[in-house]
Amino acid sequence: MINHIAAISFSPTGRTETLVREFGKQLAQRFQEEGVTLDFHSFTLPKDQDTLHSFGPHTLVVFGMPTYAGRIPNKALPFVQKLFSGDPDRKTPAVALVTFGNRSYDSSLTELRDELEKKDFLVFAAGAFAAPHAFAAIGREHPTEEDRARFRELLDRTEARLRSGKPLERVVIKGDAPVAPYYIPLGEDGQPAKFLKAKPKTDLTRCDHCGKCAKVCPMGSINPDNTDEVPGICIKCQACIQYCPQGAKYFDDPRFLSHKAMLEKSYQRTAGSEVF
Ligand SMILES: Cc1cc2nc3c(=O)[nH]c(=O)nc-3n(C[C@H](O)[C@H](O)[C@H](O)COP(=O)(O)O)c2cc1C
Repeated sequence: MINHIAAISFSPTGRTETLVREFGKQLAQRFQEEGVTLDFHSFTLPKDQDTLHSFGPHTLVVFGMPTYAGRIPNKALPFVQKLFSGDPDRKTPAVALVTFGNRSYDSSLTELRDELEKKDFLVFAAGAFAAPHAFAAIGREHPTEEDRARFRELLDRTEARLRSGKPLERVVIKGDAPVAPYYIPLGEDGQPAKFLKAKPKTDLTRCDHCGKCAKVCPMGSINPDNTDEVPGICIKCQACIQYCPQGAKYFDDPRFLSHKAMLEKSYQRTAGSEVF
């Protein structure tokens, strides 16, 4: 039986963190009588990307990441591989969670489970939750009543599996297809939209140089002394755009905007969350 829950997330625009924290909190409440404790960890910001965490067999880890191009964000994958480890002999139980922006989570949940397994976690429950898209105006209706029902279902399953007294089993996700290649973003013309090098621009008539964008960049890529400069890599996470108090950050790369427009045209239907 567990005695502690560690809720961990990488979450540039906050949706995954909200999901993971809520899941951890509600699960801990269900084990309140057993005295199960709860804490939260984030590896979203550079300041938290050096701390190593290892967990024993009596901690339950709730681990959440967003979906980028149908996988877990490739620039954040090394953090999963380097920073976190479970118990090599008895394995540390884990619940894997991903969010996705109303298109599809494709292979992200399978990839997260597989990466956690390589670090001695036993992923026995998992869920993919639809969310508003970070850069396209789709999925704003999430979380829907259906999403909330899936969330409760996953809590029920997690609790039941932990209380069953039986050995935990590796969760099967969507019939267990192998992890697919990254989704290739398309433009409005249906052709691949290559915007890997796109970086945010700054409207200098609005920017008051508060430095918030540099503080929230998960890659530490924005020059804090001149926030108009982005010398590091940009993962297009939209944190600088979302958290700029002046609304001064924007993308004007035509291929990026074409992909955004394609998503807004093709993915207006409400995607469903799924739990395993
Ligand atoms: C670079 C990038 C790529 C994305 N790729 C996908 C995708 O392949 N499928 C999808 O449904 N949503 C995609 N999204 C949307 C995110 O998965 C969604 O907004 C997520 O909830 C963001 O998590 P966060 O708020 O924790 O940062 C993408 C978002 C970004 C920024």
